[in-house]
Amino acid sequence: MPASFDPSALDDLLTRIARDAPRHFGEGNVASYIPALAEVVPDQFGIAVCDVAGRVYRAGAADTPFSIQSISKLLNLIIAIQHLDEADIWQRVGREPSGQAFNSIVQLEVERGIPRNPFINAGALLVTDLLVSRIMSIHWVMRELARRLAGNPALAFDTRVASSEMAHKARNAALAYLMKAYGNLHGEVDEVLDVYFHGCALSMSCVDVARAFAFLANRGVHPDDGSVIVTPQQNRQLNALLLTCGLYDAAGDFAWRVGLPGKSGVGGGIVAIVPGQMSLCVWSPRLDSYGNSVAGLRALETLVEGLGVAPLG
Ligand SMILES: NC(=O)CC[C@H](N)C(=O)O
Repeated sequence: MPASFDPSALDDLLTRIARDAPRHFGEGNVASYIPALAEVVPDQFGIAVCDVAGRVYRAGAADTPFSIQSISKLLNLIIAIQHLDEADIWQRVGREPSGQAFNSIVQLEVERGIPRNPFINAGALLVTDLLVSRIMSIHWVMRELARRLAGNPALAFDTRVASSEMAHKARNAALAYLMKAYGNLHGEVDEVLDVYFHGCALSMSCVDVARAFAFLANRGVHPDDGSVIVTPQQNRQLNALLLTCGLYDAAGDFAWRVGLPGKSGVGGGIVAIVPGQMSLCVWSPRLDSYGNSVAGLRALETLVEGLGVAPLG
């Protein structure tokens, strides 16, 4: 953080952003293809920051839990690189931006069942397949990691959301079956989907998410207890992947507007990393056509400008 920036200035900035957020209420729509998500009150906004000393700053509905959805793809990848041989991961999933919608099928056929990256649905399903085949009780490992990273032992799955996704699984099932047909996905499709949907259905607040991913701003070391979550090299690689692929086919626009590694989810949450300084989380349920939070994106633009952070120069 620039020396001129003090904690009370950050509190003021967050308060101002939360106060201005309702200007964007009404823009975009909540995700309705998952019926349980369509029931969320659309016009809500929360924002939280966790710095590399573990200090948390918050405004608006920063403590209200929401469905993390695709932010769970980051958790899954972290578990995979913690537990598996990385060569096994990267021969089955790529590391390139897809330029396609998060749930697109077209590219997956052209590229013979190898998903472009772990942050689109096909890639996350593939990573989940790897986890299911190598780790016992993977649901609980995911929940445990989220609890530990966020320092919140009460974090839970929203089982209504998980069941709703399973009841409307057709598109994700199609992605998984296509990968199975190409011999890239090995497990039972419904088992893989069940684990993937549970990850998406983790309920976390902005404060939980900001705390959980602050280690990505801290060279892989958890700010609270100094534990090593990933190596410095893995940390740099995760941030690189977040910058290039974290917002699907809007990753370029996000890099242009915000200029940080980030990951969004159709629950309306977005996490972003300021390397060496802090993690940021915004949440507001109405989404643009790419599946990214409208008010959340606006808030991140204002926050980055207000903080004067510019890791890309
Ligand atoms: N972009 C997202 O957040 C998508 C996650 C959602 N559970 C899905 O599979 O479609």
